[in-house]
Amino acid sequence: MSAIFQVERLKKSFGGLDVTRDVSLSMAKGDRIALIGPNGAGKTTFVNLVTGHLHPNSGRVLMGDEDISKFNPMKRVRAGLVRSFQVTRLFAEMTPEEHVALAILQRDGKSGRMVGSYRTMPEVMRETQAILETLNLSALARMPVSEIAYGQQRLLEIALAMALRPKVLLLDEPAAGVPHSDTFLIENALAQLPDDLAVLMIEHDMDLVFRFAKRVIVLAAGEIIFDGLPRDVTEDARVREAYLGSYAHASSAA
Ligand SMILES: Nc1ncnc2c1ncn2[C@@H]1O[C@H](COP(=O)(O)OP(=O)(O)OP(=O)(O)O)[C@@H](O)[C@H]1O
Repeated sequence: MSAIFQVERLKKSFGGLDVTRDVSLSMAKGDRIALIGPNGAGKTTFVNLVTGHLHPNSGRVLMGDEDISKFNPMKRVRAGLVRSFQVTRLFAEMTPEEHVALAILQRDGKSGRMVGSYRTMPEVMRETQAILETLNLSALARMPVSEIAYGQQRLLEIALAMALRPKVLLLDEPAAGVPHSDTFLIENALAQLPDDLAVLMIEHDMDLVFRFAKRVIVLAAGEIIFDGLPRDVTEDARVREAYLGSYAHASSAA
């Protein structure tokens, strides 16, 4: 299948530290990829580079055939490359329904002031309800965010990303901070995302990684050291060494 998203030879250094070393990858429609790697491997930097929040020293980012390397973050979102929001950007007094409706209105270039009257807009309401349903949030649609569980707030982040109509969705640790007993909420919601959406998820919870991903990419010290099937990753010698190395380092530093 042809690539919907491509990263070519991306490089980034901070001072003398090479944090992204010649990273290339491509994604097709419907991909479910987990990007994993030890702490400090460069995963978040990679997401910041491709979304335009950081500038690489060299390399290109493409959506389909279009080179988006020079686009600002907002223009990349309009091209279909969307990362999930962070819980810290949610408004405690607003409901999930209001959040999603506002995101839809903003996407369509309509004023935030219209958020008060979105319920009179059938199309906005229909789309809002469909997105909340995909993320299993319908029952909480009209509760203030401050009253819903943290795991569900994290689902709302994904709902807001979906309101921007992504072709490629980047999720930065969607289960971080969620009690282990609630990670099934995240997992169930991810399973309901549209089949043709390409999803790349950074995640440390390996249970979630193995249930979600059809392909795993391992980043270590800024370099891709594995790109293949989940069932092969734990047996890979370089992957084992990278993780053991970081654990050894962590324990010696402790
Ligand atoms: N603005 C910056 N200036 C200097 N160094 C940075 C900067 N941002 C990140 N780094 C360094 O780049 C390396 C990669 O960091 P990054 O946060 O991308 O890793 P990560 O794989 O996301 O880690 P974690 O899993 O712990 O979140 C780290 O050594 C970090 O200290």
